[in-house]
Amino acid sequence: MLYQRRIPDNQIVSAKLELQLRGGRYAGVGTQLLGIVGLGGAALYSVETVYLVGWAISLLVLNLWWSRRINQTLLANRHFSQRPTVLNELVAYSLVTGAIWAATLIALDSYLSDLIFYICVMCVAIISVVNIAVSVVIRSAYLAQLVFSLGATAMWLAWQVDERPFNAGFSVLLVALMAFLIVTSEWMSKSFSEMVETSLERAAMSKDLASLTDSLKTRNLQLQDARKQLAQQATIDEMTGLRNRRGVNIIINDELGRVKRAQLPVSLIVLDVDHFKAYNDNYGHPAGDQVLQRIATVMLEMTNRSGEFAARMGGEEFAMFFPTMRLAAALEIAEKVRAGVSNLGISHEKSPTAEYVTVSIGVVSCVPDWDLEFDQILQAADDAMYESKVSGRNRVTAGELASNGSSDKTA
Ligand SMILES: Nc1nc2c(ncn2[C@@H]2O[C@H](COP(=O)(O)OP(=O)(O)OP(=O)(O)O)[C@@H](O)[C@H]2O)c(=O)[nH]1
Repeated sequence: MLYQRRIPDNQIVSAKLELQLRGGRYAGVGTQLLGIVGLGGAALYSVETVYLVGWAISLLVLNLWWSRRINQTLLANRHFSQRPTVLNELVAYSLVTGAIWAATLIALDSYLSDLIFYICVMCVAIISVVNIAVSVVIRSAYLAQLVFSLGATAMWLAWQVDERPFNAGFSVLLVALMAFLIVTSEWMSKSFSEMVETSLERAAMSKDLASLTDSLKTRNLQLQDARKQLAQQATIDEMTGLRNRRGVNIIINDELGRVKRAQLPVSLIVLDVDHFKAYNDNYGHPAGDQVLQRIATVMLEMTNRSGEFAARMGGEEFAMFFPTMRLAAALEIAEKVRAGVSNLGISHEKSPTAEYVTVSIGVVSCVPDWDLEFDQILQAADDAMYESKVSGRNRVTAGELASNGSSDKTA
């Protein structure tokens, strides 16, 4: 369905008023001036100049006052806030000016020759014709002027039908002209209304569209945020706050690539909780969860430089990755972690190897070849950790890579 915006009637009237006041302001005054010059010129030799000048000045002052008033209306936006009042003022002004033209003709009637009088009548008729272009936007104002100038003049001519030879003819002519202008003004006013309505509809639609675009942009940003959060959540182990295996996979190739390019060493520590099944069985799963969380805290304290990270690889197995670190430093850290966990002093009654919860650790350091995969380093560290297990647990063992990397044995 085609999107369409319905514009309220009062908004259309306000826009038409604005169009009329803004566009018709100077044109209206100009038309009146044209009439003053035309009619004044025609009557110049028949009427005393002082009256003529007085009339012209009065009409001019009225028009200038009115023009100033329109300006203030526009500046104060009264045509929006006090629409009916401004509309009434406009109609009243049109009515008064129309009546002034008819009154002028009637007043001049006895002073002018037939020819000059009819020229003056034509002048007033021409003002009405020109005015249709100037004031038809607000048709009621135009009709007020038309009826009070041409209508009144036609009636005067009909009433004075015997006074001049062509009064009857001019009266009929003016009525016919009025009828024509009424019909034409109806048609023109309708076209103007449609034009105003269409342009308001377009403005409202583009405003709607702009706010729709804005809300879409906001939605998009929210979606991007949510996606980022989801992606982050998918890479973090909820219980410990460490990276999970997926989180490791995402960054490990970049991290490894960096040290490979620079031909720097890299160290990996793998640790596993000793006799954790027995712990769970004895103290319960939630207590086991807390143990894993506390061990994670110890690991996090040791991985705070750029590129380093601690991860939960699954179950009760953890890993710590240290780019640019040699074996000696890695063993030192592994020992700190081992001692740190042991020093937490978490009782483990069912452990056959220690009084407290302990961890077995495997450490591997190497300067990786281009084709060395992370899984190979992990496997080597895992093997070293297994060695720690079989040789008594709660200890650190340095491992070696089977191939593809020069194991760092600098201790
Ligand atoms: N509480 C808790 N336990 C877990 C979690 N993930 C794995 N486990 C437990 O960790 C235990 C691992 O047991 P095993 O693989 O047999 O190893 P272990 O008992 O630690 O013995 P060693 O590794 O040989 O010292 C199992 O009982 C698992 O249920 C977890 O998220 N929370």
